[in-house]
Amino acid sequence: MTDSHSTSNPKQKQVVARERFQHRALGSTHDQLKKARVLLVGAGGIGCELLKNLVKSGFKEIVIIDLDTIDLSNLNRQFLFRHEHIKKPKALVAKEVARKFDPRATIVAHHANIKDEQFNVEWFAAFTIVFNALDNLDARRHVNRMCLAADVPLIESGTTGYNGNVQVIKRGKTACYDCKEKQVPKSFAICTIRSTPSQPIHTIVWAKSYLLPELFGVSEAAAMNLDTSESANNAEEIEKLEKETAQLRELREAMGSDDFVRKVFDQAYKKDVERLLSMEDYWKNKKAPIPLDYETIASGSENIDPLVAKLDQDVWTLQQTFTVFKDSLLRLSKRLAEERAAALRENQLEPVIEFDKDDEDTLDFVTAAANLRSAAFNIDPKSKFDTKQMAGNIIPAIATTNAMVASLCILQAYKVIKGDLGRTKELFLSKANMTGDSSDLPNPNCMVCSRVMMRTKIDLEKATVGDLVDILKLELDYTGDITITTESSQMTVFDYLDDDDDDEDSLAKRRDTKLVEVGVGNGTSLIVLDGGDDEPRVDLQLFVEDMNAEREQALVVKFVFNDGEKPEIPRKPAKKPTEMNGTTTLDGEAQSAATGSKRKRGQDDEVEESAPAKKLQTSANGATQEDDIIVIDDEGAIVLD
Ligand SMILES: Nc1ncnc2c1ncn2[C@@H]1O[C@H](COP(=O)(O)OP(=O)(O)OP(=O)(O)O)[C@@H](O)[C@H]1O
Ligand SMILES: [Zn+2]
Repeated sequence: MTDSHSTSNPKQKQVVARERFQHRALGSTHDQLKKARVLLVGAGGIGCELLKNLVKSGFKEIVIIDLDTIDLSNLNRQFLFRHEHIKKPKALVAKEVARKFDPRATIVAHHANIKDEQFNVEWFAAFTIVFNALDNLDARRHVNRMCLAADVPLIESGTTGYNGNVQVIKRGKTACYDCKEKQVPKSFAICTIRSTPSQPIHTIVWAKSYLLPELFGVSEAAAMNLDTSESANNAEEIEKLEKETAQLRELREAMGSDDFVRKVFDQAYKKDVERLLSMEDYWKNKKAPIPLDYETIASGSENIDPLVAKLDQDVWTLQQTFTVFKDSLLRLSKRLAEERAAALRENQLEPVIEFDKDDEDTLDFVTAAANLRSAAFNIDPKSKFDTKQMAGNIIPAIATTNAMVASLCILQAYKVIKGDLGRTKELFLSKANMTGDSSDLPNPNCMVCSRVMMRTKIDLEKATVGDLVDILKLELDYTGDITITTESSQMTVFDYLDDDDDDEDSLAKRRDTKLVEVGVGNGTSLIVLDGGDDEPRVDLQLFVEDMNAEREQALVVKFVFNDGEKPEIPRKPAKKPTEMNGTTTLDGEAQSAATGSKRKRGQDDEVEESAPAKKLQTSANGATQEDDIIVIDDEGAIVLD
C-alpha cells in the first residue's frame, strides 16, 4: 500500500515535502486553505502566476475562467503557455499545465465570460475566496459587485509596467473596488483630432478611431472617445466635420471598385486638408498643412513590395507608407466583403472590422493612414511598432511585476482565509519601492457597496410588478414610496410617483404587467430607491434568479437572505462633502503611478518589505506560535507580516 508519505513518485514526493513545510509555516491556516474553494478570474499575465502560486501553496480546489485564447504576444510573460498552445483557450491550457504542479488539486476551467448569466450570485456564493486577474474596468466592477452580493472576499489586483497593486475587498469590512473614483482614460478634444493635430498620437487616434471605423466599422459617434465639450464654441466647425464624415461614409459605396483607394486618399488627405487650410486664422502662427497629391506619391511607389509592412521597427518613407496604405485598404475591403457575404448567407448582423493591435491588417492600415496624415501636417511619422504601443494604449507588461503582485495576492489571501481581515493591506508596488496601507474602510457614500444586496428568486412566468412591490412592503417594510429600475439599462420597472395616477385602470394595468415585459429576466440586477420620507433607506440591489424548479404555487417572488436572516436596511447617511482620493486602477486602463504614499495612516502602515525578520518558532504540533505569516524555503524562514 502506498501512502502519501512513502510514495516513490518523485512529483508526489515533491508535493508532500512542500506541504510539510507549508504546514509548519501556516499551521491551521494550511488546513483551512486546503478546504477552500477558490475562483480565479483571468488567466493572463497575473492569472497564470496566480494559478501556479495557488496550486503550489496548497489550495486544492480551484475554478479558473477566461474568455480569451492564447496569442503569440502572451508567451513572453504568461509562462504556463507555450508556442503549441497558440489559439487554444487560456483557461483550459492553464488548467492542464498547472495540474502538473499538484496532481491532487482539482482545477475546473471555463472558457467563458465572467459576466455570463450562468455565473450568478448563487454561483459566486459557493466560493471561499475570489481572485481578480483582469485587464479591464468593466469586468473588475462586475466581479466586485458579484462578490459583494454573494458576501465572498475578493482579492483585486492589477499591474501597469513597473506599477502594481493589490486590494482586499470584503463587504462591510473594507472598501470595495468602486469606493474610490476611477480615473477615466485620457480623451482628446474632437477638434484636435479632426482639425488641428500637432502630435503623432493625434494622427494615430484619427486613423484608429475615425478613419478606420468610418470605412469598415461603426460610425464615429459610437466608436470615438472624443471630448465634444468644446462643441458649443465651434458649431460651424462641427457642422463642417459632420459634412466631411458624411462624404467619407459615401465612400463606403465605392469599396471594391478600382478607384476606391484613390477616392479615400483624395477625401482624407486632399479635400479634408484643403478644408482645414481654409481656417486661415488658425495657421497664422503655425506651419500650415499641405494637401497630399495622389499622382505624385503613387508614381514613386510602383516598385515597392507591400511586404515592407513587415519592417515594424523602421519608420517607412512616404512612398513605402503609401504602399502599405493601399495594400492594407485592399486587404480590409476584401475581408469585409467576404464577411458580409457570409453574414448574409447565415442571416447574421452586418459585420464590422474593429481595430485590434494584434490584427496585422488593421495595424498596418492605422500606421500608414496616420503617417500619411502626419506627412500633411508636418508631424513626425512613427514606426509600426511605436504605433502599436500608442494605438493599443500599451504600457509594456513586465513579467516580474506580475509575479510580485501575484505573490502578494497569496499573502493577503492567507489573512483572509484566517479570518484576519483587520490585518489585510492595500499594497502598492512601484519601480522604487513597495508600500502598504491597512485596507480602507467602506466609503459610506459609495454607490456600489453602500447598497444592501440580496438574491431574489422570481417565478418569471408569473410574477408581476405588483408582486414585487408587495413583497418589498410585506417582507422588508417599505412604505411603497419606491422606484425600481434595472441597473444596466436603467429602465423603470416601477415608480411610486406614477402610483398617484388618477387613472385607476392604467394603474392597475401597470401593476399587473409581468416583470419579464419590463425587462426583468434571469440575471437582471434591480435597484430599489427609497423615495420616502426625509430619512430614506440606502439603495437596495436585487439580483434576480429564475425560480425554475423551485416554483411554489403561491410565492412568485422570494428573497434569499444571506445567513438566513432578514437584513436591516439602514438609513442613508446625512449628505456631506466627500473627499475622493485618486486611485490606482491599473492594467489596460493606463493609470498614474501607484505610489500610495498619500494614503499612509500612521505606525501600523509600515512598508511590508521593511518588516523585521523574526525567528521561526514552531510549537509541538508544528504550527507557528505567532500570528505572523511565515514563508520558509530551504534557506530558512522570512516573516512577511
Ligand atoms: N469578462 C471577462 N471574463 C473572463 N476573462 C476576462 C474578462 N475580461 C478579461 N478577461 C481576461 O483577463 C486576462 C487579463 O490578462 P492580461 O492583462 O495579461 O491581458 P492579455 O489579454 O493576456 O494581454 P494583453 O492585453 O497585454 O495582450 C485576459 O486573459 C483576458 O482574456
Ligand atoms: Zn464601495
